[in-house]
Amino acid sequence: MPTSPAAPRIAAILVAAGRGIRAGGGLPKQYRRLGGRSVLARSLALFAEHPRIDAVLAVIHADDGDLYAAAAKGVPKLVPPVAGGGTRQASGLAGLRALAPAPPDIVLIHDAARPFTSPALIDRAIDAALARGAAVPGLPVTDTVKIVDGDERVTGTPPRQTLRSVQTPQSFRFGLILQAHERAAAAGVDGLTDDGAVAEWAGNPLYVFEGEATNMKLTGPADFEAAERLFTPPLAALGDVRTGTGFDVHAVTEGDHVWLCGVRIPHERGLSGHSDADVGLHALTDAVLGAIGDGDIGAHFPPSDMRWKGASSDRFLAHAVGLVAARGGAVAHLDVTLLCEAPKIGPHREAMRARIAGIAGIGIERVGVKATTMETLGFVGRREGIAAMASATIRLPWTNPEAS
Ligand SMILES: Nc1ccn([C@@H]2O[C@H](COP(=O)(O)OP(=O)(O)OP(=O)(O)O)[C@@H](O)[C@H]2O)c(=O)n1
Ligand SMILES: C[C@](O)(CO)[C@H](O)COP(=O)(O)O
Repeated sequence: MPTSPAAPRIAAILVAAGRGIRAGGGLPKQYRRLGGRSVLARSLALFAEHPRIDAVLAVIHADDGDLYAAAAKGVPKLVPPVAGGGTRQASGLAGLRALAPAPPDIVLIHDAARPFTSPALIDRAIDAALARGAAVPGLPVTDTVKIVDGDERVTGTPPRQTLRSVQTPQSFRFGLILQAHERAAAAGVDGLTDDGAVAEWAGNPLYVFEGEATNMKLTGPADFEAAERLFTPPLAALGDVRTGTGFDVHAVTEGDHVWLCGVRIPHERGLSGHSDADVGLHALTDAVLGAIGDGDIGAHFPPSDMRWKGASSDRFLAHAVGLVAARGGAVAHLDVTLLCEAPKIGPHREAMRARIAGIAGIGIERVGVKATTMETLGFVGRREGIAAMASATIRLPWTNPEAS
């Protein structure tokens, strides 16, 4: 029975022995965190999780054993790391030598500092090496490139259509690139900036396959800033967050209780008003209405309307919260400050928070109730009235501001 040819054995080398001098940041850049995970952990995972890759080897600096162990934790297919050299070229050779005792058919050599490589690009790299022996991912150059001398004097302008900006992973038949590197090292050639250049130096035809613009190399501080932004949720993901404020005052009058923030408090005086005169809930209602730009409590519940005479103010706040829900939004936080000399608010604070939370249909941890006296100053200080100020934070579904 005919047998299908065995699948080629494919290994990846991640060169990670550099010091990241240009990036700065106090830690070699491959160990800095991006979106909560180190750059090296991300790069290792890209290759280790690719179904066509059999083994992944990291070339690291001799000082970085502990940092590597943390980055490599839980990553499959890793073979023990090896120490790199003083140049990228030397580190590449160290990796190739480490794989030589059990040589793969194809090797991909990748900068650990490129953590955004896609699985599709890895596939293209493997296919290119299988088809052509030595290949590098490249993109057409969109700037005009100048050749300059030591004085920054331009000495030439190569035709742009012949130029490609080259990335990693670079892919090779294993024997070809190992031999090229060994010959270059034996000839004292060092400092070639990519493995493709080593293959070229040794006289091998080298080909370019399609790279990808998102496969950036983290080189300087600006690259890290750009990369961090990729992990920062766009404003759209947060939704449309809005804040509204409210303020209300009711005069003190005859009575034996006050309603404040939905709680009935026995008191030697009352508050006058068309409804139950709950300044706290009124201020909160206005705050919620303000956050959606939908008028104020008087517009929704006119004092001239006898339906609201003596009404319990919880319906006002519930109505405003319902308007938020009708827009597909939610109340994230409500905060109110009561300004009064008496009654004392502290003993009722938790009951008020619970009541407001119940009316608004949110957790009590999303409600703040505070109080202050006015140090006997003004109408509050003279006990002629009680005031309340409030703020509401709400979240609405994101709509494109350009379109609205
Ligand atoms: N002696 C070296 C130098 C570089 N690299 C690796 O080669 C990749 C590309 O090199 P580069 O971006 O230049 O990294 P650094 O050498 O660390 O940067 P710098 O030149 O700013 O110090 C990096 O993953 C880096 O860790 C390496 O393995 N060994
Ligand atoms: C290999 C490389 O990423 C291809 O663009 C590049 O040459 C590495 O250069 P560096 O100076 O070592 O970052």
